[in-house]
Amino acid sequence: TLLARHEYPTVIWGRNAEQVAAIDQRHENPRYLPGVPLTESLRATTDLAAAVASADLLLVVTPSHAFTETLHALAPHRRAHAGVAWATKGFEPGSGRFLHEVAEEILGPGVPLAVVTGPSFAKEVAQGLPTAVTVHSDDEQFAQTVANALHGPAFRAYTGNDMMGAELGGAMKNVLAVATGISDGMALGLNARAGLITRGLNEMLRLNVALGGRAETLMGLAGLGDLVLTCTGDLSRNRRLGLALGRGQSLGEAVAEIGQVVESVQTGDEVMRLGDRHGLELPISALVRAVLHEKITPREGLQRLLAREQKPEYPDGLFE
Ligand SMILES: NC(=O)C1=CN([C@@H]2O[C@H](COP(=O)(O)OP(=O)(O)OC[C@H]3O[C@@H](n4cnc5c(N)ncnc54)[C@H](O)[C@@H]3O)[C@@H](O)[C@H]2O)C=CC1
Ligand SMILES: O=C(CO)COP(=O)(O)O
Repeated sequence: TLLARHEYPTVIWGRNAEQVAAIDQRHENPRYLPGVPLTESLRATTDLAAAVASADLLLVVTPSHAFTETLHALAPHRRAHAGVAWATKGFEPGSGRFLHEVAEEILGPGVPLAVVTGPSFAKEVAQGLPTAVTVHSDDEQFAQTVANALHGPAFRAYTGNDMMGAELGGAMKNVLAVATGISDGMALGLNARAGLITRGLNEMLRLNVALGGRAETLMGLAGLGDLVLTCTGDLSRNRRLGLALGRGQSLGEAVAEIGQVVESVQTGDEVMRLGDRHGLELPISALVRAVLHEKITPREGLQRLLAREQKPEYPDGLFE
């Protein structure tokens, strides 16, 4: 709806014929954005091949568990010049690969790729409320093309060239939002919330450094920005999952009640796998995963965090 509002002829593809018809004809998405009017020029279709074959730019917005199959499905219909961007946050489940690695493998060399990320609740974007995101690509011109399409009177799109850092921030903030949600669900207070956000950022930074990434990406919209939004904003599904767990609900009940994708359920495993591979301790992410897998209760998780040994805030060399 943002792209259509910016007068780009835009087609959204979906699998569900009823939802697609509602978007195309009534300019509403009753299942996911009830009551939010969509741009009238936005078209919707269930025909993926036709939608892709007519597009100069592709923006993938499926959940991470559907990213690989969606790229396989669109690849044969892609126009040779059409670059591929995505707003999906997470890793490929099972392999733990970054999504740009998946895209490179499926689409082959020479296809412009970009990550769109940052603090952006879909509902607020659809409502036209001011939002800032960042678009990262190895191809500077493509990052600019995608950013130009998104940028408008109430939507700022910055650019960068660190796809790995941008993806890491977007994926990890979902796991860390569960931690602050749990803390708030247990009524542990505002000090605890701020401590968790900041030490969570430290986990992002340390993993990013271990992967050879650049700290500045995570100090910007892709990291800190999205971390603050998702850890504090009740529109976040990941935060709401944490709130429910902190109040004593089970994972199954909480996910069913939310009724939308909650990326942290998958991403927690992949973050820990990455951390283990690099010999890193990521205590907050580890506890979130343990609570999500119902191996420990939120209260046990809290006790474990508070019992950790005292240490310097920044181990030597974090930013070197
Ligand atoms: N909702 C938000 O505010 C934001 C979401 N994201 C990311 O965007 C991705 C999608 O999230 P949402 O749209 O919010 O999730 P959602 O749960 O609201 O909607 C998921 C959509 O994907 C479709 N879908 C699921 N599996 C599919 C498959 N195999 N093939 C095709 N379509 C499939 C569903 O039918 C549904 O339309 C996630 O990675 C999320 O982290 C990123 C920024 C903001
Ligand atoms: O990524 C998001 C906002 O930037 C949406 O967060 P949730 O998936 O937690 O709702």
